[in-house]
Amino acid sequence: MCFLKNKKILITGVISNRSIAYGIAESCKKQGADLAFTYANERFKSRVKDIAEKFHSKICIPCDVSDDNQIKNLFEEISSKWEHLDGLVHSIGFAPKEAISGKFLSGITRENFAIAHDISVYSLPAITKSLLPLMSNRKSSIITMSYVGAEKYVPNYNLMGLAKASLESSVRYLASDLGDLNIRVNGISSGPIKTLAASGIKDFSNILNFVKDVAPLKRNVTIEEIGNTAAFLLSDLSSGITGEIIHVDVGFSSVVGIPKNNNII
Ligand SMILES: NC(=O)c1ccc[n+]([C@@H]2O[C@H](COP(=O)([O-])OP(=O)(O)OC[C@H]3O[C@@H](n4cnc5c(N)ncnc54)[C@H](O)[C@@H]3O)[C@@H](O)[C@H]2O)c1
Ligand SMILES: Cc1c(CN(C)C(=O)CCc2cnc3c(c2)CCC(=O)N3)oc2ccccc12
Repeated sequence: MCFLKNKKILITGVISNRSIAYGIAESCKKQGADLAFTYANERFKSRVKDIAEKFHSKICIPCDVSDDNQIKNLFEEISSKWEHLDGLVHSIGFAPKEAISGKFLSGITRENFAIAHDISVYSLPAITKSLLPLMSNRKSSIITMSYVGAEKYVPNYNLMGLAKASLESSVRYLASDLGDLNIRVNGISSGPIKTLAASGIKDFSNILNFVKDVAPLKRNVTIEEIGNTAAFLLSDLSSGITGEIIHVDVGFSSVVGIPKNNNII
């Protein structure tokens, strides 16, 4: 079966073959989609172009989401190649380093707060607004990436937790705004995965091991598993789902933290 046959999907956030967006591209390709990619700046152009070619895509568009002109230009670029857009994958998150380690209060500054929310949250409605004419009344689907740190305290996640909480709320507000244009908007709350964005995080391996100890499936989630859920949310199989955040985290967020040996007392 090809659940995304002939669907045209724009994928942001691919920077390596370990990116969550890379796993999403793989699943969407397997389900028959045509793909287009964005890259954050010239430094990444050649590597994203190489990845795009792997997915038989010739559409690679610069889009640093801190630049309104580049977000606006997305519409020009996409509409010059495709008449419409069936899917949008938002897989972008960033906060200044000092805001995602140590004490929450020590990393909070007005500037850090603005940067984290600008890049990790505002970018979703901004890109949606730019591409809306291409997505309206086509049963299009938009997905974004979140993390359990939006809902509960996760040591060091700090300012990104606030940003993800705002991002998850934007999913619900976008879903209501766009329902009458037959556009669905959902989020995937992924378990921790060793990607480039994760590589700079202190003791990331402790986080991965903690999930392995307490999550029901006693392992970590993979970008392939995130990709499969993304393909489902981008396809008509999920036609009744919008404004939803689906946890794809091997059950981690469903437990209070039961140790491996199950000897609770
Ligand atoms: N890795 C995890 O453990 C994990 C878990 C849950 C959610 N997430 C979220 O998944 C998404 C993808 O992250 P990832 O883990 O695949 O890491 P990644 O480093 O592979 O991807 C992050 C992407 O964000 C892009 N980006 C950063 N600043 C940008 C800007 N100004 N303009 C445009 N793009 C910009 C980078 O270019 C990169 O492609 C992020 O939203 C992240 O918060 C990650
Ligand atoms: C999990 C987990 C992640 C992965 N994840 C869910 C993320 O959302 C990563 C987001 C992220 C945002 N901004 C930056 C970085 C990563 C590293 C490089 C940088 O300078 N800024 O990040 C954490 C940070 C602290 C604690 C846990 C985690």
